[in-house]
Amino acid sequence: MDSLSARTIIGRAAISSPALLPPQCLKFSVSFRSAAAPFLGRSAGARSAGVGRISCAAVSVSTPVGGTDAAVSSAAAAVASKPTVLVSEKLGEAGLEVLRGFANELCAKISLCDALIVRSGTKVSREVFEAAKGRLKVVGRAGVGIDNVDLQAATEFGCLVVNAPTANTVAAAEHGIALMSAMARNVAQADASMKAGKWQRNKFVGVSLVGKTLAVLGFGKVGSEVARRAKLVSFDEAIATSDFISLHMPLTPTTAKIFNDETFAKVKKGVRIVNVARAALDVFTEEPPHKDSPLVQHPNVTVTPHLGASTVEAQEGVAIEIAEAVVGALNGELAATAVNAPMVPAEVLSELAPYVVLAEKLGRLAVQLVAGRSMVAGRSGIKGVKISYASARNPDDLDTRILRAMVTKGIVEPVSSVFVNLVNADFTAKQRGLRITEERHFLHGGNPADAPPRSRFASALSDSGEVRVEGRVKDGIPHLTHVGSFAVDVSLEGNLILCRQVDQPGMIGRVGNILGDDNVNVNYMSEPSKDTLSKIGDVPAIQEFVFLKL
Ligand SMILES: NC(=O)c1ccc[n+]([C@@H]2O[C@H](COP(=O)([O-])OP(=O)(O)OC[C@H]3O[C@@H](n4cnc5c(N)ncnc54)[C@H](O)[C@@H]3O)[C@@H](O)[C@H]2O)c1
Ligand SMILES: O=C(O)[C@H](O)COP(=O)(O)O
Repeated sequence: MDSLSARTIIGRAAISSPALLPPQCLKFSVSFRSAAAPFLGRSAGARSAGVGRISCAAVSVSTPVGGTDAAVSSAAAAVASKPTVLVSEKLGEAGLEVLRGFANELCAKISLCDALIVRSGTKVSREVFEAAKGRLKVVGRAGVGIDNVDLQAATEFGCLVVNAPTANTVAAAEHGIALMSAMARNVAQADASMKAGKWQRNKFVGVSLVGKTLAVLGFGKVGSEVARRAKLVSFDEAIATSDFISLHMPLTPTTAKIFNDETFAKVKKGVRIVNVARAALDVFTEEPPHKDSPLVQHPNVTVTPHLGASTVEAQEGVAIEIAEAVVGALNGELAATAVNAPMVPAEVLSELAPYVVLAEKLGRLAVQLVAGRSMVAGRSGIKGVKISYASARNPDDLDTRILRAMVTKGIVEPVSSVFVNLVNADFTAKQRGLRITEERHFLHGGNPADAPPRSRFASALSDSGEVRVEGRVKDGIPHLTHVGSFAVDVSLEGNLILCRQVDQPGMIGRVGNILGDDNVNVNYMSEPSKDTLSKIGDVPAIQEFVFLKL
């Protein structure tokens, strides 16, 4: 009679000493379009019987466990041969020093560059990413605004974008205050008039700043620095009553053209507007603006050529900040100032490290279990992935973006030539029509390794077309713990043979002998030959089996 139990027939014994890491486990089910065979080998009849035994054979530790950081792993590999960093705009000397110690000579061609550092004057468009031919790993913006970088394209090409968001804050705030004072007292106009040989004291009578109302729109780093230098009233009151308005919002679809006819109709007559964010006065929609621009030429307008960040101190600051961020990214670290990838604190990252490996391996395992012939065609046929996270952490505190990215990587890479990383994982999943849903469960009662093993088999492959795999980390090593509802326990290292068989004695020996005849040592495993695999499939009691490359 068949048995419903499951056990490991070849492989390492499960070690379940108390885990150092907080208990967590990860399981997910994969639904796929066709009723493809869940395992290679003889399968269909046995599957529909719904009974039998799943056994796992873990073979070899031939490949080292992968790195913990998906985002820039290939960049890290490139470091060995010194990456090339293109600095396309004037950057402070201290930042260049950091880069010189790290990179080869600067290169004019983007396809030869691993990283690109820009200020606001370089448009890093989709064409730039296309021309990079996959080599460009990081774009560093030596400043705050990333409206000159096509973030969508960067993400699609798996290129990390980092900025230097703090070092020029004070410079911009000071420039805002400077413009406000200059505007109130007609400094620029009076200066131009004197240089033209005139002495027009009556023409340039200004207004005092004392007692005036200032509205700060965009209360972020720069805006709040400006506010510290002024006394404020509430926003609603300010917009209607302000004598000065200081803009510090980023350029986004909602802030673009925020000062339009309608807004101007609401402001106080004679209001003075300072803009050191994005739009006009220090910064312009088109830079440089046309020399005959009515705005630039208007006698009531004080203009500066995007000087907000241009102080010696600010430029040294952003240069160092961006150089360190780019070098860090090329070294495989997750940058704290990443714009298009999750920012994960170092301590969380090290805690997640084994789960990162587990997530990718479960993804690889699942896609090979469900893919069948469609893998040959380069697509998995998978349309839905449900990932369940069980953790002793509060589910609201569980940041799953890295693990989700690694599951996607595991599912997509074996069946395509797409390189998936933390930057492009969600985009890649969406583009390939992979619907990923996530569930977070609070794990009561501590270490899941101590929980009684579940071995009842509901269905390995349900009628709705789901294969379930589940894993845990034990002593820092990712383990496969369930396939369908079969409980198994095998470390996810090297490659794996899963067999389902009629429960009868001698099966371990038979499979082991077949592998041994092919010189396949279960600990130092090379890939079994097709012949060997077909011999395993020929053992009458084996109902189905699959060889999985992890
Ligand atoms: N002129 C320069 O040389 C110079 C120098 C530094 C920064 N900047 C620009 O100044 C701007 C602000 O920089 P920061 O470092 O303070 O950025 P920040 O992200 O710290 O602040 C932006 C603030 O704007 C707010 N905001 C966004 N959309 C809004 C909306 N629709 N309504 C109201 N508030 C909104 C955000 O909540 C945030 O508080 C950016 O555009 C940056 O590029 C210019
Ligand atoms: O967003 C910024 O940081 C400022 O606009 C500064 O731009 P810059 O680096 O080109 O001076």
